[in-house]
Amino acid sequence: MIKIQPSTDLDPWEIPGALVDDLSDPSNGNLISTVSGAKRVEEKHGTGCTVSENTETNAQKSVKSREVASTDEFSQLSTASRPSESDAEDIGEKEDILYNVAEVTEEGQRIIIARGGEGGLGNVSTSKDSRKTLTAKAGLTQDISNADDYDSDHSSLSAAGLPGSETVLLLELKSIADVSFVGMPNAGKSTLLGAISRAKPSVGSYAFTTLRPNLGNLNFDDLSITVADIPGLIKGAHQNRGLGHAFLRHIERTKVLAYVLDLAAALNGRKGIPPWEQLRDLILELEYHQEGLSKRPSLIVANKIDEEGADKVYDELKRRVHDVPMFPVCAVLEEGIPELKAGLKMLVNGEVSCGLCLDQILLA
Ligand SMILES: Nc1nc2c(ncn2[C@@H]2O[C@H](COP(=O)(O)OP(=O)(O)OP(=O)(O)O)[C@@H](O)[C@H]2O)c(=O)[nH]1
Ligand SMILES: [Mg+2]
Repeated sequence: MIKIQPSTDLDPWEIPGALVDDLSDPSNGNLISTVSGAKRVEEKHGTGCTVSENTETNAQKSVKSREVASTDEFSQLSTASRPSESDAEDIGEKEDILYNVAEVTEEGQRIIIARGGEGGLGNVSTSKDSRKTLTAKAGLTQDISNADDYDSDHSSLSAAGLPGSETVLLLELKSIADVSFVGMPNAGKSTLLGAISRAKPSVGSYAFTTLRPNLGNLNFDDLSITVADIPGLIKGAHQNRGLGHAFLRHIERTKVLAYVLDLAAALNGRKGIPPWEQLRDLILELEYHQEGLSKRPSLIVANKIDEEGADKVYDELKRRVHDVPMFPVCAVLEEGIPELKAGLKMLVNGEVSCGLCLDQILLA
């Protein structure tokens, strides 16, 4: 059974490509142990690339972890991915280990994840003459009539070479953007992306219109910002409800979070949830997925301000949520967009920095 856990210790803004520094701490999110009898080597390779490793004892795990974290990627990885037969036999209870190998984020970036085998010399290297010479050098007094038996043994040693290491990689694609629109389904994220950029994402009056992130560019005279419209998140997304894992991982690489809240979700008899509760649920999902994720510079987009009664909801939202920039917009009519763009630019530039936490929300 392969368990996939997103990387928690790789800072998405650090230069990628290096191996995870310390995998030996069992509390590290990159090491997951699951009981399994099967002997296998598996790798999960995201842009955080995770290797889910072979079956081992805890002691072996820590040894291997140190090995993988060492500077010799090439040899250590292949060592790690091919434990000896005797080791494997010694193991009573076997465990799978999963960890990230590397992040691949630059064009042309190369990493070695499995070593090729030692090339064999081939049959040519074991011609009869050379075999006789070798036999003589070895001081063997073997009768020439028995030479063929010896030859076959000898050639199998020198001609076959050694097998390479084997790995199974799981590749995980994570979008890279300066800003992510995070919101419940139907909040208007795609509409908003279309309003602030030239992107033309699909919009629909039903949940999960967007299933893959849409990217758009926000161009200023001196700056270009990439914005990702992330598919809608629902409560329980961190447990993969509504394909939550696939969507949440795209947020890991984002510098700035823009929470898109639907002011009209619970208006006029609709059964949606009020925007402050949407915000709480979104923050919780991000934190469950990866601790600290919601601490990134954030702002709130209060969308659908055009709807009847939405202005009152907006006032209530301002009363309940503190110390974070808030922008009332109507994405369909492109109202409030210039102010929002300026706010995003300030956050991306680092001119202001305000993360969000549950303490800033008054829920009662
Ligand atoms: N009244 C009003 N409706 C809006 C506004 N923005 C978006 N909508 C409508 O809300 C619905 C959902 O819009 P989308 O942009 O597809 O929402 P989404 O957040 O991308 O939804 P998912 O892709 O399912 O996550 C559509 O019917 C939009 O026309 C707005 O500012 N005002
Ligand atoms: Mg959408």
